[in-house]
Amino acid sequence: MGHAVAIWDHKAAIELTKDWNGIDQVVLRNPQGASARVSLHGGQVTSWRNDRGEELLFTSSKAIFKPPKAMRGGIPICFPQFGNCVSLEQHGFARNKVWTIDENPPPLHHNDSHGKSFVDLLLKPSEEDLKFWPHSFEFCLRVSLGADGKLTLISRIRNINSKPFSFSFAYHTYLSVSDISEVRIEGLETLDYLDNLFKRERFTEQGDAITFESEVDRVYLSSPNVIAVLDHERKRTYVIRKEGLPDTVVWNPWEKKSRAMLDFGDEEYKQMLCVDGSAIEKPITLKPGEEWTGRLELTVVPSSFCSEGLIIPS
Ligand SMILES: O=P(O)(O)OC[C@H]1O[C@@H](O)[C@H](O)[C@@H](O)[C@@H]1O
Repeated sequence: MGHAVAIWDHKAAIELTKDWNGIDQVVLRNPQGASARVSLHGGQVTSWRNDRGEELLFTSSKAIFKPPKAMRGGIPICFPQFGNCVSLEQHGFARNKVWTIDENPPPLHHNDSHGKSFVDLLLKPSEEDLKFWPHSFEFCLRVSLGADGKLTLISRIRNINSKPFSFSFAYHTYLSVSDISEVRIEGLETLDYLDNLFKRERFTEQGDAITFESEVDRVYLSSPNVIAVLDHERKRTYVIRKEGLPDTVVWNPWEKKSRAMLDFGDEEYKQMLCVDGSAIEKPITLKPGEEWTGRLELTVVPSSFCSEGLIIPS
């Protein structure tokens, strides 16, 4: 792997460095000074900052990589399962593998390339992985940072096996919020969800926008492709756009569970909220040679735009 620094545009660049655990990471920057960090451990985005240097993703203060335990924070990639339904480690092995950089990625679409920095990572199963999950696949993850600061993750998973396989998937996104009690989610009201706190029993969301006053661990089913997470105190809204990802996990461990998890600092659960794009209820099945694409796009806008309904299409 070369230490290449590729200049895509005026100041937009990618750089290879080490993260705080000494693991290789790629830093993407845009001309305005926004940045994103992607660790080769797990292909996990561990940081996303706006042009004022403000961190937009949550990372637990005690977050260290202790494989096979993944780091809690950023955007862990859950593949080939979300949760622990089949006899694999919780949320699958992808988040605990060392990915490689694809040195010859397909070029960005011409209209899409202005000021954008991106990196393509690859994951292929090792002999050891095949013992636990006997399916050959090629997983290409493109992480890009737009000139406008937008963070996009595109996963392409190809079956290079001679028989079909199925998987579930999640971009388990940890958003950084001011205080969980100040946050609400729009876009999930009236949907059905599986409640992990009640053995995945199915319920229907009754209320208006979703707010938080205790532990939440749910998979909202067939959710819209645009979801907004409004943070009143910070007066900013995360807009999550997704494609190929029908479900949305909403998770906050709250105080007791967060303490038991050990790698959250005191009260730190208040500053995080996982809201993701995922494919969980109905596993994706790929026949030999088939490819699946799942795309997640994150932007942050001032909250007032959202409450006026200007940016969230129905
Ligand atoms: O604890 P992990 O494996 O990092 O996963 C984070 C959490 O992800 C949630 O979505 C699960 O439902 C929780 O039970 C889990 O703790």
